[in-house]
Amino acid sequence: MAPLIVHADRDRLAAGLAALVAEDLRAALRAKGRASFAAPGGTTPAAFLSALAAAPLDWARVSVLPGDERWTPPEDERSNEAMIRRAMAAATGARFEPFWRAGETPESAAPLLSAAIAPALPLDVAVIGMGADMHCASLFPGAANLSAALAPDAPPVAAITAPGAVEPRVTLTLPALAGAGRLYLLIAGADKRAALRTALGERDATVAPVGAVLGAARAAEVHWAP
Ligand SMILES: O=C(O)[C@H](O)[C@@H](O)[C@H](O)[C@H](O)COP(=O)(O)O
Repeated sequence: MAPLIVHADRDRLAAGLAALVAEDLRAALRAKGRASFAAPGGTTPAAFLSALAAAPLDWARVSVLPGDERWTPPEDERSNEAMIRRAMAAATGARFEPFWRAGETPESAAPLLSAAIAPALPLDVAVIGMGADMHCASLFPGAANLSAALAPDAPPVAAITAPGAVEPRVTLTLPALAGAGRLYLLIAGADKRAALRTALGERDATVAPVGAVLGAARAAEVHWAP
C-alpha cells in the first residue's frame, strides 16, 4: 500500500514533493551520471514542476518526458508538453523528450516513442496525477486499448483514447510507470482523496487504473493537500 503523505496546503505540497524528487534525481545522477523523469500532465502540477525546476541540479543530464500527451501540437494550450516546458523553464539545459510528432497519429507514434524512450528506462522518477474517475496518465477507464496498456508486458508507450475525449492520446503504460525507481501520485482536493480511497479498494484494474499502477509500483507514495 503506497503511503499517503498529507501536506497542509497546495504550496507546501508543491514544495515538499519538489524537494523529494530533486533529491531522487541527484541520487540518480551520482549513481549513473544521468537521470530520467516523467512529468505529470493536467493543471495541478504546474506549481510542483516550477518548484522542481528551481532546484539546483545538473539538468543537462536529466531527461524530462511527459507521462502522457494529448495528441495536439505544442502550440495548443491543451498540450502537456507546452505546460511542462513552461513550468520547467528554469531547469536550464533539461533534455525535454516530448511525445508529440507532427504527421504521426498516436497509433503510428506509440511504437516510435517506445523505442525512443527505451534508453531512459527504467525511469528514475515518475510523477502522475489522477482524475476523479480514477485514471492516471492517460489510462482512462472505458478507453479502448486500456487493458493492453495495463498489461505487465505492455510496451512503454501506448496509444489510448478516453470515451468522449477532446483528442486521442499517447501514454506511458503501467509497466513503464510502475517500473520507475520512485513513483509519486500528486493530487489535491477532497474529491480526489475520496476517489483514491475508492480506487484502493477496487480490484478491477480497468475500473481503477490508478490503483493498479500504485499496486504494481516498485516504490510509490501519494502526496495530497486539501
Ligand atoms: O493530460 C492530463 O490531464 C493527464 O493525463 C491527467 O492524468 C491529469 O494528470 C489528471 O487528469 C489530473 O488533472 P488535473 O491536475 O488537471 O486535475
